[in-house]
Amino acid sequence: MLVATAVSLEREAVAGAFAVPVEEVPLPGAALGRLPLRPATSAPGAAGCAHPPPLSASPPLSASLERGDPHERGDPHRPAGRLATAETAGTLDLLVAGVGPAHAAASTATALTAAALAGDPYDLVVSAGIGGGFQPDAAVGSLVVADEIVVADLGADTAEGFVPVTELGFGAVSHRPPESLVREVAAATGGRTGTVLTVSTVTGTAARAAELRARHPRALAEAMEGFGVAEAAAAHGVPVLELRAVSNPVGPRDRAAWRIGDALAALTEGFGKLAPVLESWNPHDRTH
Ligand SMILES: O=C(O)c1cccc(C(=O)CC[C@H]2O[C@@H](n3cnc4c(=O)[nH]cnc43)[C@H](O)[C@@H]2O)c1
Repeated sequence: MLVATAVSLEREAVAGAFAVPVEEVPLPGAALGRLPLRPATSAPGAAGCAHPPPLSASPPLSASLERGDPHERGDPHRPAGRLATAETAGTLDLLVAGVGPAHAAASTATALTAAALAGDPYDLVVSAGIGGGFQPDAAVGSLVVADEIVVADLGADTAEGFVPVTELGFGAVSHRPPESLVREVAAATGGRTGTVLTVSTVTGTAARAAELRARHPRALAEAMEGFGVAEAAAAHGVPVLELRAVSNPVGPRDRAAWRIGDALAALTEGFGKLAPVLESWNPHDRTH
C-alpha cells in the first residue's frame, strides 16, 4: 500500500506512528517510507524498538507540518520526495507527494511506476492529509473518508457557469474508491463519507464555498491532492482511498481559525485504526 501525503513527515514521528524505525533508502530522486501495517513487537532489523507503543497510542503523524520548515517540506523538484524503509516486511510505503494535484500526481505515478518495474506493484494508494470542511457537515477536527474524489476546477469558465473538462470531451473529473473499503474505513475511524473535492486554489470566500457546494451538494471537504493521486492510481489500475482530517472551515479566509494540530491528531488516530481494516481488506474487491 502506498500512502501519499502532501508534506514531509519527520522520520521519527512516522516511525513512532507505525511503531517501527525507518531507514532512508537512497533512490534516484525519490523518497518513500516502507513500513509494516502491524505494530512490530520484535521485528527483525527493528533495532531499539523491542517494545513499541500500540498504533492507537502513537505520536502525531507529523509535527513538522506546523513548523513550516522548508527542509521538512521535501524538495519540490524531486517528484517522489524522500524514500525511507523499514527492514521489516514492507506492507505500507509513505510518500511525501507534494502540495497540489500536479505534484501529487507526478510523485505518486513515479512511485507506482518504480514499484511496478521492480516487480512489487502496489495494491492500494491512500491520499491522506488535512483539508477544509464544508460547514456544518464536516466539523474542524473531524475525519472525512472520500466515497468520491472530484476535481472541482478542471474545466472552462463560461458566461453560463463552469463547464467540467468531461463536457469539453476530455479526461475525467471523478474517481470512486472501493465502496466496501470506504464503508469499513469510515466505520473504523468514525469518519463521515462523502465527496472530497480537489482544488488548485484554496477557497477563500463564502461565495466560492457556496458555488462549490451548489455544484457538489455531497461535498464534505476540499483539499489539493486527492484527484492527482487518484489519476496516478487509475493509470496503474490501482484502487485509491482519500482520508482527510478537517483543519479549517471552507469559506472566508481566516488563518486564525486553522486547527492544524487538532487535525493532525485526528488523522494520526484515524490512521492507527486503519491498519486492521487494510490488512483484512481484499484488494480484488475494487468496486463493492
Ligand atoms: O492561505 C490560506 O488561506 C490557506 C487556507 C487553507 C489551506 C491553505 C494551504 O496552503 C493548504 C495546503 C495543504 O493543506 C490542505 N488543505 C488544508 N485546508 C485546505 C482547504 O481549505 N482547501 C484546500 N486545501 C486545504 C491541502 O490539501 C494542502 O495539502 C492555505
